[in-house]
Amino acid sequence: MAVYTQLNLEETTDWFKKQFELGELVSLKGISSGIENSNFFLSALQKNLQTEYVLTIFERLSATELPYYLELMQHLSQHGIKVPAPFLNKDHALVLSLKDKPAALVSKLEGASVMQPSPEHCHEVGFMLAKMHLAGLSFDKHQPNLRSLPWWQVTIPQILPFIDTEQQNLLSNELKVQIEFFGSDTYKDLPQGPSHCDLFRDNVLFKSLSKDAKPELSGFFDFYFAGTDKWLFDICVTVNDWCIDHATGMFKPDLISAFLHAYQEVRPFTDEEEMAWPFMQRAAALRFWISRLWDFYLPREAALLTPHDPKHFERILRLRIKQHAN
Ligand SMILES: Nc1ncnc2c1ncn2[C@@H]1O[C@H](COP(=O)(O)OP(=O)(O)OP(=O)(O)O)[C@@H](O)[C@H]1O
Ligand SMILES: N[C@@H](CCO)C(=O)O
Repeated sequence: MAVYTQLNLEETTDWFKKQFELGELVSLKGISSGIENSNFFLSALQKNLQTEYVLTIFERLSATELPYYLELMQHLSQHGIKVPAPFLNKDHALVLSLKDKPAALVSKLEGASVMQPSPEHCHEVGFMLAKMHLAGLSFDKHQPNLRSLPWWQVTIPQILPFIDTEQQNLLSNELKVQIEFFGSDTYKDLPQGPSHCDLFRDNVLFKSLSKDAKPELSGFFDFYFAGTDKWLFDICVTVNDWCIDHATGMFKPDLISAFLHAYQEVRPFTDEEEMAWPFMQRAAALRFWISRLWDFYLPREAALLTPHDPKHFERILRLRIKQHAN
């Protein structure tokens, strides 16, 4: 369950009518998946046409933090990228207020997440990610990835007391490697721009078509870890979830090759990106090992009902280090 703030149809109908000229609300349904926010599917009838929306009530992000994410989604959707489009209210605001909490209304994407992707799925994701990176170049707001090196540096000391000596050494040594990598000329010359930074399989929807049909991507969502970062970091985060055998953490050759081929059809890698690839693989694994350890040992109030398994990214990090050494 993840509906922390309860809504009923009557109060939401009143609120919807005051905020938008999108017709009459006819249904409201809480969404049980997700752990950060309260999400609802809404359906409204306007001139005999029924349209569906997603209403999010933000439980942790404040109203001042939201414009970057919502304006980025607005920008991307206006530039042909498949992401939920946020709606402006009658006062031209994207950040709304409901039950004294910040809220947003966005378009509903069709379909479902694909948890066992084929090369065709990885192709679609790689292609859209490259298009998203290029479309983000004209977005004029800037916010760093708030889960990058400075966050690792403050978070690692909080985690160290909970893990064993071997894990402590791994974490501390990898942090040193990454500090050096982030300080290198190669790193500084990597192309960058707005990045999703959390494009796991559960943050992408595909249209539910017949089994034999070519998969059709419906969109990327959950941009609330987005920020300006090196595009290669975004790519590494994405392939570390989409293109691996989840039991071993090894890349599946057909999946990674489909992803990278599609990405580079749109935007070929620079020489610096080729050079930085093994270091960035490690950085992407480290990022999620740290956040999962943090969520596991230091859970915050009203968050993370079932923390993700930190071991998974420890395994991936060890593997990427080993592959780099070979
Ligand atoms: N724009 C959208 N279109 C269709 N479905 C959506 C959309 N946004 C969210 N959903 C659905 O709502 C569910 C919960 O959303 P989400 O994963 O963003 O939850 P959250 O609590 O906001 O964030 P987190 O994933 O970090 O827990 C998703 O799994 C998806 O099924
Ligand atoms: N994708 C993250 C969860 C935060 O959205 C993880 O799997 O650790």
